[in-house]
Amino acid sequence: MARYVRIPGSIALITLANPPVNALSAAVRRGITETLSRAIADPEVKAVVLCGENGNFCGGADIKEFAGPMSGPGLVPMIDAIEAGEKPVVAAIEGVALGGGLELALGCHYRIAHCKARVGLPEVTLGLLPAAGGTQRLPRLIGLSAALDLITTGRHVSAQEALQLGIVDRLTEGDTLGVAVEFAQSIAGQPLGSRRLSTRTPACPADLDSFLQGALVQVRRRARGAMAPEACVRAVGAAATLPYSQGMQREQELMASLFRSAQARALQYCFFSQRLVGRWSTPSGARWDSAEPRPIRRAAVIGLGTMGRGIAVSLLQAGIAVVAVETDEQQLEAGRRAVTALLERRAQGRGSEGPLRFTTDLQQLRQVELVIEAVFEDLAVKKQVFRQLSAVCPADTLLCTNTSGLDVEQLAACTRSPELVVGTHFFGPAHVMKLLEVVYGPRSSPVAVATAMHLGKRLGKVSVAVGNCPGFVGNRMLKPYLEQAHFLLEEGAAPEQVDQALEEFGFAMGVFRVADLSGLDVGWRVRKEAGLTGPGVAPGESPRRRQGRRYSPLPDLLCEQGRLGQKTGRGWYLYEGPGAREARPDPWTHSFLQQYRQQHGLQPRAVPQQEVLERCLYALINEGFRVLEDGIATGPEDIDIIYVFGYGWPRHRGGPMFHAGAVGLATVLDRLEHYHHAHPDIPNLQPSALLRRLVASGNPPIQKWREVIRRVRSQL
Ligand SMILES: CCCCCCC[C@H](O)CC(=O)SCCNC(=O)CCNC(=O)[C@H](O)C(C)(C)COP(=O)([O-])OP(=O)([O-])OC[C@H]1O[C@@H](n2cnc3c(N)ncnc32)[C@H](O)[C@@H]1OP(=O)([O-])[O-]
Repeated sequence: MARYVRIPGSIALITLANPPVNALSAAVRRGITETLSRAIADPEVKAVVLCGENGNFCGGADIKEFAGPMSGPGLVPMIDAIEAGEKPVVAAIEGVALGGGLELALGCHYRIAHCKARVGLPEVTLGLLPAAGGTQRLPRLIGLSAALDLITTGRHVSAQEALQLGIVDRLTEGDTLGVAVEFAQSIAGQPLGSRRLSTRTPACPADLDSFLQGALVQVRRRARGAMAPEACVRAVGAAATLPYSQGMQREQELMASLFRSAQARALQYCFFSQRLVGRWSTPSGARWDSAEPRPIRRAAVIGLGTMGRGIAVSLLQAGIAVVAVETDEQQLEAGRRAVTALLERRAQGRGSEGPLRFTTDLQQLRQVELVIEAVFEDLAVKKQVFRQLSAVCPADTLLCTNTSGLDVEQLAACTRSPELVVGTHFFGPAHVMKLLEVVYGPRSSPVAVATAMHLGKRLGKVSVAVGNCPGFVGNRMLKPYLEQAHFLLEEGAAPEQVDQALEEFGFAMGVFRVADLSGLDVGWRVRKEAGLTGPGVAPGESPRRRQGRRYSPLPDLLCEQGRLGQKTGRGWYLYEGPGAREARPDPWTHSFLQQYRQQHGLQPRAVPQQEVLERCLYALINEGFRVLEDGIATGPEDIDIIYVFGYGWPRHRGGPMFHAGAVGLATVLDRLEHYHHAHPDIPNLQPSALLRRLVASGNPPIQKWREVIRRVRSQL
């Protein structure tokens, strides 16, 4: 709804009232339409101020309405009426003006913003475009090039940048509403003319055609198959080439092509899932709304390898004081240089960081409230560190381990206060990647989980609470995916063919390019420790079988050849030299695979692209269902957010579990049964009980899976 007040000095004040972000629901649109008519009809009113309740102007159209039939007054005619009116309307922007919220402000004749406000047109991130005139008015206000940047990236801009770009007319540091009212009084009665943005001509680059063509090429490259960015370019292009009314028509047509698309559904699911994972709970009954996080002002990072450095930077940038510990003087020095360089590189335009101290002395940890251990990924080494930490730190210090899959409970068992131990699985580079898996063990207390989850949020990350099992959620599901990729090579595929299929699906990088980038030795070490390769393997065991199931030694063989990926200049691909990034298909790999197949009597076949996708993705998804059965993830949304934010899963496909629902669970089940039948020695292809149960329950929408999961869990 919208509230209407007449204030002295002939000003009508319309306040959007739909907390928390004043989304433009049907009721709000009706409220604005009615109150505006009232203001226009009232001869005493000379100008109107439009603002939002609760410190927020408006977060845009109500995304929840998009799933059902739309009703109520349309946004476009409502905004057109504001612009066309004879009385000046001033938008008083506090908090955010995003999407339809900014479009509403662009329909107003003036915009005054608080200096902490943010504005933007993020519709592209929801698989849409700004379809309430945003693609037509913004270019007319700030020029085609700047508008295109904002609309195709969806980025939020600060009030200062908005002023520079010309989106807002004036900034205030204090009472935004008071300034807007005073301003409205000062301009009452003045002609509105070119304040109506639809009447303006947009400033365009000299060579418009090649500019738009270049923009299309650029967004296609970045979008990895997402449709909305391209539609945004076309709509903004229409602002440059067509009169306003025809441009608006084009905007509507393009929006219609996106509005009910599978991609828009997937992206909007991601939006709500990202918020849902913040409302975490654990099987022991700990919950986001009952567990109180502890305030963290001082933290320590143990180990200044690549991960430790990134974690330290991340903490510092959140204003947390950091003690960075390395036991070896030389490594401490290298860590100091690296952290300082990272901070310098990221310093521009940022706020002040917390104080930083480097030391080799664990005794310096007496004052910190939280420790993040980030030493070498080796259980014995980490156990030793936890014993030391437990001895040195006060008993109420929260101890976190940055591990990608080791048993958190075993580390907790080395301490005096196992309830204060949790896993914090950062993703590298830790100061850049948005995901944090917070791993609770059977003894982790609600306050420990709440503090780690809250810390993640403070660091600007998306935190997901997960249970403790080898690989947690993300890496556990990755294992069958990688395994399938290796089996496909044995059966006749080439690394570049597998990668191409995955990249065309939308992954930023295929599985083999990722392996080369992160280093093949990482997995090699894990497999050696698990006794799958190296001296731990029983003599006489077939190279292609381990523990009664099919095994591919291909990545081990590459490592034995010293082909560790980019760092050695060769891995699955060939590189210009060690450290070079551009992957080229390598004839050596092809002949190596050929010899391998011959040696093992494998008849190569042409592997269809569809099979590459189905085997890699459905094996991963199948493990996702097992993760749900085991209670390691609370719901499918947790898995999807982990994959979208940590593993490069294309967001416009919603995450692996959403994708399974979109493909159809019956289809996924059918294909898994087919492949399991063809490869009975690959247990990961055997469909999970939960998948079967969901199909038997009639393929319910993903929002209803939790009910079925609860029943399956109780029976297992
Ligand atoms: C043919 C039809 C034509 C239609 C034309 C439409 C044209 C238009 O261009 C389309 C749009 O505007 S598209 C829209 C473009 N706008 C955007 O993309 C902006 C999306 N919003 C955001 O980016 C962030 O929420 C803010 C930065 C606004 C606040 O961040 P923060 O302070 O961290 O808070 P938080 O935790 O994030 O949210 C708090 C609660 O509010 C909820 N909610 C929020 N926005 C909502 C919305 N628009 N709606 C509904 N709900 C919305 C959110 O779910 C959460 O609910 P919960 O039940 O408590 O979980």
